[in-house]
Amino acid sequence: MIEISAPVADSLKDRARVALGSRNLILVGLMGAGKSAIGRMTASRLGIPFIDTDAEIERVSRMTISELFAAYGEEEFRALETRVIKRLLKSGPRVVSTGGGAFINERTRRQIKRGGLSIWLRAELDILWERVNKRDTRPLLKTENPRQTLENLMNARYPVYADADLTVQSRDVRKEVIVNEVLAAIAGVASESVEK
Ligand SMILES: Nc1ncnc2c1ncn2[C@@H]1O[C@H](COP(=O)(O)OP(=O)(O)O)[C@@H](O)[C@H]1O
Ligand SMILES: O=C(O)C1=C[C@@H](OP(=O)(O)O)[C@@H](O)[C@H](O)C1
Ligand SMILES: [Mg+2]
Repeated sequence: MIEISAPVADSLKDRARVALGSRNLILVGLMGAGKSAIGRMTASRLGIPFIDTDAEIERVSRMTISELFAAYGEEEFRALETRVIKRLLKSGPRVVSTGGGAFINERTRRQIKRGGLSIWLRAELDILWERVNKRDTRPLLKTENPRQTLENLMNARYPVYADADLTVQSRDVRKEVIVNEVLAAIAGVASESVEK
């Protein structure tokens, strides 16, 4: 019988899984970068649990992110976010997708740096804007000029996101391509060698 070698994509997943070990993979980056969507798909490829910190915050508070901001303000939301992330990072391996402001908060950033491998999904403004303007679930963008607000956040936050362990460029390609690049970054292989 002829033995067929494992597909390239599978071996990439295996290499990434071995490289991650028992660490958590934590996705950071601006709203619309794809942290929630790409995180979920990456976890499924790796065969490990996925948690989105915003979804977890909504579950424990029984409120939506918008309701939390409206009722208690951003400061309280950040305090809750810090607590939830601290708890989620206690054991691994998991893929943890954070909200865009989590890594900007100094305490939360320290927890993330300690709690696993951080990866910045970086994207250009036009891409982010195209994605986020379709929904009104992001309280920070309820301003007179939300595109400008997003640009301001980008300018303020990009130097901080750059402190993540790894960076992958999120762009206008199929999500599977980005997931492969995330796996390649974890495995420490050049993305050019990744099957698209
Ligand atoms: N590579 C991609 N191509 C097309 N759409 C994407 C891609 N990555 C994410 N999206 C979409 O963009 C929107 C925002 O993604 P989401 O995962 O919620 O971002 P974040 O959690 O970083 O704010 C979602 O509708 C998601 O399906
Ligand atoms: O950038 C931010 O400060 C926020 C990003 C949101 O998550 P996403 O980045 O998943 O949209 C959510 O946590 C909240 O609206 C605040
Ligand atoms: Mg999200």
